[in-house]
Amino acid sequence: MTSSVTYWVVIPAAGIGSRMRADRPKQYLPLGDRALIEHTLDCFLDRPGLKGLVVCLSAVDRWWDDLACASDTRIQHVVGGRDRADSVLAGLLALLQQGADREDWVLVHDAARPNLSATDLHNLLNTLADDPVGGLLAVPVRDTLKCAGPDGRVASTPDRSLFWQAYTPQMFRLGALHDALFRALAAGVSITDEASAMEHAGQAPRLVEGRSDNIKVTRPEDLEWLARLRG
Ligand SMILES: Nc1ccn([C@@H]2O[C@H](COP(=O)(O)OP(=O)(O)OP(=O)(O)O)[C@@H](O)[C@H]2O)c(=O)n1
Ligand SMILES: C[C@](O)(CO)[C@H](O)COP(=O)(O)O
Repeated sequence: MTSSVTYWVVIPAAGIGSRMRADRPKQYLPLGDRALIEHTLDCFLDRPGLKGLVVCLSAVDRWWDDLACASDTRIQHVVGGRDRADSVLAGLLALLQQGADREDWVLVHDAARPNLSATDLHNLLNTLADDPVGGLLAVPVRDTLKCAGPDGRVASTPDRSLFWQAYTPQMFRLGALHDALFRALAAGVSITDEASAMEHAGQAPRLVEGRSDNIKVTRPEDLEWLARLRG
């Protein structure tokens, strides 16, 4: 399984993981015998086409330097920002300032998603290699959805066939994503993923169906489930 596409990877890892209620940021919690973020980085480090990785860290991060991968020359780190979008923007800007081409592909992938499969990465790269916009891994919603009213009761049940859950990696051209994200944040738009910045710029990212076990570790039960899944 090979792909001729070359790409940069930006890993937002500057969060505090407040919903995990743990003693450290969730990206540094153990999964098996290594930190969660090390599993995430492994999803890219030995794959063909990688130009380099940028990890976006908190200004007060005190765990990164203790990881073996911190000395990997393919990985650089930058200081992230207040929100995830700010951290991603810092990573994109670092690549541009180092001379990366605006037309290079960049994949943005949450540090909190350590279970990305090689097949999903391959499918994303190959599906979008010639796409005029880019896109994202996503999973069609399988449960019935409810819109909640202010009273905490069901207000409506939307047609779930129209809904997908956005995952990562999300894959766009470096210059276009930087500009779209910069402009959206400057306009005060709430941006929770890269695709929404591109949408704000008038683009329609492509949905690439992926595995639902490429989960984002957000709450304690997510890590418990992953630990059982991976043995
Ligand atoms: N200012 C921030 C906030 C989040 N992230 C990263 O974005 C990813 C997805 O964000 P989320 O799951 O919300 O992580 P946290 O913000 O750490 O979690 P919480 O909202 O529970 O605090 C994570 O890898 C997180 O480290 C980041 O780089 N910079
Ligand atoms: C980018 C993302 O993982 C796509 O689902 C999600 O938007 C991140 O949200 P978070 O609240 O920053 O975890």
